[in-house]
Amino acid sequence: MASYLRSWLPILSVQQNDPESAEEDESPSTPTTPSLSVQGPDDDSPPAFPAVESAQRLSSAASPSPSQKSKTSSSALMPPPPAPTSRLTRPLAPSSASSLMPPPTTTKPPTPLSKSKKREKVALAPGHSPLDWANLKGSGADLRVCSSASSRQSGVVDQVDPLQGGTTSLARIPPSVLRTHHKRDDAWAAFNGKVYNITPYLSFHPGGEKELMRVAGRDGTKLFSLTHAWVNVDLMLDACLVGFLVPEPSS
Ligand code: HEM
Repeated sequence: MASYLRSWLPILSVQQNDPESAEEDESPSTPTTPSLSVQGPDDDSPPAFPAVESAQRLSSAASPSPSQKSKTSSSALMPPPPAPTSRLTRPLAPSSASSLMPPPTTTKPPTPLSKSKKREKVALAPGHSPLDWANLKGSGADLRVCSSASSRQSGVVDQVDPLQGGTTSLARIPPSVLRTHHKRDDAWAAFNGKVYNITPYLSFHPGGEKELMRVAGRDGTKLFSLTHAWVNVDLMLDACLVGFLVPEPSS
């Protein structure tokens, strides 16, 4: 057994002591010891980066000038990702900064109103603001100025006046009677079946006296709702209520 081992010893010792002969057994292209590190184990300097035989070093060595070095290496290593296959055939926005652009619906200038539909701003006289009108209504002044002649002609209805606490006579007013109240100092108009004396409100109307006088002596419900259906005429003119619009009495 000992002689057998001794017969193998020279071979083993040669393989251990002679690295060149050992290398002969390995392929030359694949060294057993990786040669990535250039410094010794006792060296405190950081490892070479990129690694000595890395692809970065190879590509940068092939680049023609140092200024183009980083460009070439980065493009070689990191090719741009493939273009995403979007379902959109047309880009939503024309440029990269277009996320800050207003939507196309708001880029068009507003179409100007036609001359006939354009509303003129009406300057109310001092002391004729909506608040002044509210104060006048609450002052207890008689804003009905009910014509006694008209009341006698029509049937008269008694109603409890919420402002005065007493009763007020409300007339039954046919269109023929309404028509007679069409002048600026005696103007009535019907809205939603109720007839109001609009004379005291004329100078307070935000749309102007002229507009309001268009309905003097007639039923203005349609024109009113076409102009400003959101305005509460019952609340604004409650102190001016004269009576109710009734059909023409048959003779
Ligand atoms: C007696 C019943 C009426 C009352 C209580 C009344 C009340 C008002 C009120 C409160 C406004 C301001 C609305 C707002 O700014 O939103 C207004 C505006 C206006 N009203 Fe009347 N209105 C009456 C009848 C009418 C009638 C019959 C017309 C037209 C024929 C008319 C034409 C206008 C117009 C054109 C404006 C716009 C003014 C502006 O934009 O500056 N109003 N009205």
